[in-house]
Amino acid sequence: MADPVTTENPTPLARRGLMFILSSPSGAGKTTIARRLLQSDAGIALSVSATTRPIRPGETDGKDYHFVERGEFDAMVEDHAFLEWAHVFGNSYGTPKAQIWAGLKAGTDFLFDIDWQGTQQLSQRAREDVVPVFILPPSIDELRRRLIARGTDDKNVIEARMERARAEISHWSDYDYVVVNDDVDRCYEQVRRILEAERLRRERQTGLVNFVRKMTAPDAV
Ligand SMILES: Nc1nc2c(ncn2[C@@H]2O[C@H](COP(=O)(O)OP(=O)(O)O)[C@@H](O)[C@H]2O)c(=O)[nH]1
Ligand SMILES: Nc1ncnc2c1ncn2[C@@H]1O[C@H](COP(=O)(O)OP(=O)(O)O)[C@@H](O)[C@H]1O
Repeated sequence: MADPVTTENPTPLARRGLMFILSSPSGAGKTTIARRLLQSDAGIALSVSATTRPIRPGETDGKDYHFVERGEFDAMVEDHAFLEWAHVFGNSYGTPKAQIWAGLKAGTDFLFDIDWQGTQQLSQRAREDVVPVFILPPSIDELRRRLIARGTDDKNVIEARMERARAEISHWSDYDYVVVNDDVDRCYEQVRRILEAERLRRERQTGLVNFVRKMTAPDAV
């Protein structure tokens, strides 16, 4: 698939990658938006988390998550193999370090589907690389409807997720961008534009110094 940045910009400049974080209360639609971004933009790769939660129908090990046993997860924590990790809904989730730093340096953007705890940890470690985006549902009632319609959780789990949703939403103001997912096409378009604009931030375009130097060199005119 063509890289949209190179398609739109015939003079691609060297650029440091960014960490594009999507957080939301469970059911607000971040997985839906994330999948669309990954399908349509070859310049961004998913940061695949490790988790102890059981695999859901439709998920693929190694693609959606690395599904690991508790012992393996704890050993990764011991080995400092995670950039960040947290307990969510009685399970553990963590971002493996491997490849992220090298990828960023090489200009790969990474998409993170992580909660507010992970966002805080990544922001503390690498604020300038992080682009935190929070997705809100249009209402609490609609959030419940989506969780039921998704059909992946039983009634008790849905109630636990609803309980936790209020706590997750309370962190909305830690995020640089907040998007309401009422209409999924509009929400996706807004998220895509945030990514596009953030890629153009001066400090990420590491090739600019040489580009401008060459353009303005006395013998270039
Ligand atoms: N801190 C942190 N949170 C994660 C990570 N991976 C997933 N999460 C969060 O864990 C929560 C539960 O994820 P999941 O079990 O896939 O259910 P979902 O809420 O339906 O997306 C979501 O808020 C995710 O954003 C991770 O590596 N680190
Ligand atoms: N704007 C929307 N309108 C209606 N349903 C939506 C919308 N966005 C997502 N959904 C549906 O809501 C459910 C939860 O979305 P999902 O992406 O799994 O949320 P999350 O990853 O935040 O838990 C899914 O069944 C999804 O198809």
